[in-house]
Amino acid sequence: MEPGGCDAGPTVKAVAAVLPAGGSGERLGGATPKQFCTVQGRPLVSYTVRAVERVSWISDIIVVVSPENIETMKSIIEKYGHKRVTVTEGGITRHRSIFNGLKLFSENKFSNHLLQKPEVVVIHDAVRPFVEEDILLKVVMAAKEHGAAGAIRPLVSTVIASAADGCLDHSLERTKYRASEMPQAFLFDIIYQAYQQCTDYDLDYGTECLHLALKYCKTNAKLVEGTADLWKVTYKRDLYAAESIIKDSLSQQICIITDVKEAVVQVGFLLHESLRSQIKVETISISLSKRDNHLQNIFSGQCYNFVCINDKKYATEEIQQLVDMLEESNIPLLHPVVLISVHLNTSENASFSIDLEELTKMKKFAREVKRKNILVYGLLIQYKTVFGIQVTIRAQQRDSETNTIHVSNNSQLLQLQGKRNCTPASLVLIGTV
Ligand SMILES: Nc1ccn([C@@H]2O[C@H](COP(=O)(O)OP(=O)(O)OP(=O)(O)O)[C@@H](O)[C@H]2O)c(=O)n1
Ligand SMILES: O=P(O)(O)OC[C@@H](O)[C@@H](O)[C@@H](O)CO
Repeated sequence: MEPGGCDAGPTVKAVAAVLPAGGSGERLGGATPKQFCTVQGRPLVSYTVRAVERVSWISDIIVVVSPENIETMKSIIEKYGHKRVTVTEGGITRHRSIFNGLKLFSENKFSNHLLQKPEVVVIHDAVRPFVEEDILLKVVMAAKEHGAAGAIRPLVSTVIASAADGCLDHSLERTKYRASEMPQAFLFDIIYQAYQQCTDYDLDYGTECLHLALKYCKTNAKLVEGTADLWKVTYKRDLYAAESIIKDSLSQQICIITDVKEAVVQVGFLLHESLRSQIKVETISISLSKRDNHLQNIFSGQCYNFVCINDKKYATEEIQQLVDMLEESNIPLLHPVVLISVHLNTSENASFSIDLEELTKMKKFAREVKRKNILVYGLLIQYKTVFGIQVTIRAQQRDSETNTIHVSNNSQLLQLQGKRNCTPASLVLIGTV
């Protein structure tokens, strides 16, 4: 579908992205290039690829890596289920790597990787993992209008020039200057023609794609204010900062799994509403099937909190299936995974008819999986279809041994202790039924 139809995509024929990932990361130090350093068990480049592939209107993603890392990159794509990604060989400098990435789209009769030439191409460093759709859309729309566009940020330090003797020659008025960040976007023909005209000096010493568009295509890029999290991982401290940001985000998402359609609409909406300022809720209505790519992608996205909603009593089998799928997806379980099995009981009789045998089975199962760093909680929710009444659910007691929770309809926040070292995944089940 041409982007810009019903979704919020740009009114652009086709958009592609080139992610330069061919550097050696000298300033970070260490044997592993920084883009392949793992953060929470996952290579940094995979976070950037996932951020870009989440943008549905970006049709192709080219990751440019050094020759010796081609196979490593391909295995990362395979392991984390990345889609629409093509790997190509980088060059000895960043500009040469970017140029190689662009060549895959050119009408080059020798290239056997011809992909649809995009109208607009995004260029984004693979070591800038915190890129969001919003800024990508802004630079693409600006590039469509101006020919080129790039994200900028206020300078943190003042820029100075030193004289030959190593002393201060002059300083620049900081308010008049900005730091050039990524993503950047270009009409493909403009940036490709600019690269084709580059001198070796440009390719070997240049650091600014916007400059090439100006120098060779007389195109003044539109500058787009970016957010603070567009920074580039350059030094070791940047990797530590990226780790803490990623760690925090991992504890801030919940995946809701159910095949009870109306339930997911109700609970999914209500969870979004009640939690949206605190936690990212990914709601899917799904029957647990091993072949489901969506669920596999959520696993590989390292989601650690799952709410399984069913109207069957004690869906231990479903939870067992989810545990099996989690284990088979071999995502690094760096933190306890929280599985909450929610049983919606709409039977008329108000009392909880708890089947002790089933409950014992659930407790035994919870004890077993706890050894695998998976915490299973059970929620029994009795609700009547009374419209317009805000029904809030309360944790009445929690069996600390197996985290089984019985609830009744009073109001209290269900504070479920999530993963150690992370913000507790708090869960509020509020039902307007
Ligand atoms: N020959 C190169 C050099 C850099 N890059 C990529 O360009 C981005 C930004 O470059 P930079 O931060 O300078 O990365 P490195 O060159 O790896 O870092 P250093 O200068 O510290 O070695 C990174 O994603 C890097 O992998 C590239 O694709 N090809
Ligand atoms: O200069 P480095 O190779 O560290 O990184 C490239 C950066 O210069 C570049 O990403 C932005 O400044 C925008 O062009």
